[in-house]
Amino acid sequence: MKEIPIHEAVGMKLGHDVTRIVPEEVDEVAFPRGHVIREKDIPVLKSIGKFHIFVMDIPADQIHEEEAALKIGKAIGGAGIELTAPSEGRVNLIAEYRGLVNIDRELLRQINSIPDVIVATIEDGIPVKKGDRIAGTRIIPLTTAQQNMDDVRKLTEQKPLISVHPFQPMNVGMISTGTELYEGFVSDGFKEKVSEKLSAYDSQVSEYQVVPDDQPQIVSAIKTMLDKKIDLLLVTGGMSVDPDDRTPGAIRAAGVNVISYGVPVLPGSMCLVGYDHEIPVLGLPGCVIWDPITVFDRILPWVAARKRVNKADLVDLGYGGLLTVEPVPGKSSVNR
Ligand SMILES: Nc1nc2c(c(=O)[nH]1)N[C@H]1C(S)=C(S)[C@@H](COP(=O)(O)OP(=O)(O)OC[C@H]3O[C@@H](n4cnc5c(N)ncnc54)[C@H](O)[C@@H]3O)O[C@H]1N2
Ligand code: MOO
Repeated sequence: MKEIPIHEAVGMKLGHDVTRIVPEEVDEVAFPRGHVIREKDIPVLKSIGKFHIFVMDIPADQIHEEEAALKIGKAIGGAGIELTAPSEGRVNLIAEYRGLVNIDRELLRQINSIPDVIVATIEDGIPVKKGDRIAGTRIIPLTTAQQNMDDVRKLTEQKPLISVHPFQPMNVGMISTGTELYEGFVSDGFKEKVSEKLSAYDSQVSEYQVVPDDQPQIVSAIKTMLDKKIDLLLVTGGMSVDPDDRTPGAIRAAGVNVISYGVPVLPGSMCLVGYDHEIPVLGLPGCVIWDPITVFDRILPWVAARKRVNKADLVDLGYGGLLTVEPVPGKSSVNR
């Protein structure tokens, strides 16, 4: 890039977008890259503080900010990601369809350690809608070494940094435990709450049973349910410390492989996560009925995206795991 005083620049091509900002009024590209400077542009450029411009003159071992951002975007974006055209040197990564965003945090660290390169993302493991912005990328100077682009590509050759795993509809088996329900003292508040949350993932309760707080009966209901055609089993209530709370023991006794009883998310810490072969099994504590956002809202999108959950995934939920009612875009508490 060659720096030219503005009064000598007539007839030359701008090497980058020039931005005009008027606080709270305008933030726009006033002159795009490639614009041929005219006499009448000079006072306008001066009024936005441009007394010199860069004209295009890039050495072979360097790359311009717009091509660089596109290259990085292509290298880091996997399934379900589209790129926007560069603007002011920045390319955005957008969700092509609804699903669970998957970001390799260690890879992100490595990419952001490459000179001049920045990639900023939303949080890993949250649901996104079609069209949601998942990441933005650019280089910091106007040009950077081609070598830096090669380094980004090498890091992402084996696996992309960011992808979206589509949600797949689920047939859900549900067992509500509680002698007070079984005997008809209270009606089941879980069914409606759970059905409402499932419908956001085009899924429904297809098998349903109410059982008393009696371990053999819960075990038998779990075994019967797991033989049906279901994609997820939910066992609700009886997850806490009262003598009548039989659910975790019954889930174990039914032969489910328990990944964790207890998840560092509040509300909902007394949740159990396990698997019967491929079928996820969740034990949901009572708070899922009455708290608007709970551990269920964090784990349900994973299950809907067919993510196989391990202990480390659950342990990591503690950071950001104190859930707030107000949805914050890009934050863990969102139930979209
Ligand atoms: N001493 C302690 N008390 C509590 C603890 C604890 O660790 N120590 N944990 C608290 C947490 S956290 C939760 S969450 C709740 C609920 O846990 P449970 O899953 O055991 O819930 P239950 O005891 O079965 O029921 C509590 C309450 O909710 C009603 N309920 C349950 N299921 C249904 C249903 N399907 N429909 C309508 N209502 C339902 C039940 O009748 C009880 O009134 O425990 C805290 N306490
Ligand atoms: O499981 Mo309790 O659910 O921490 O509110």
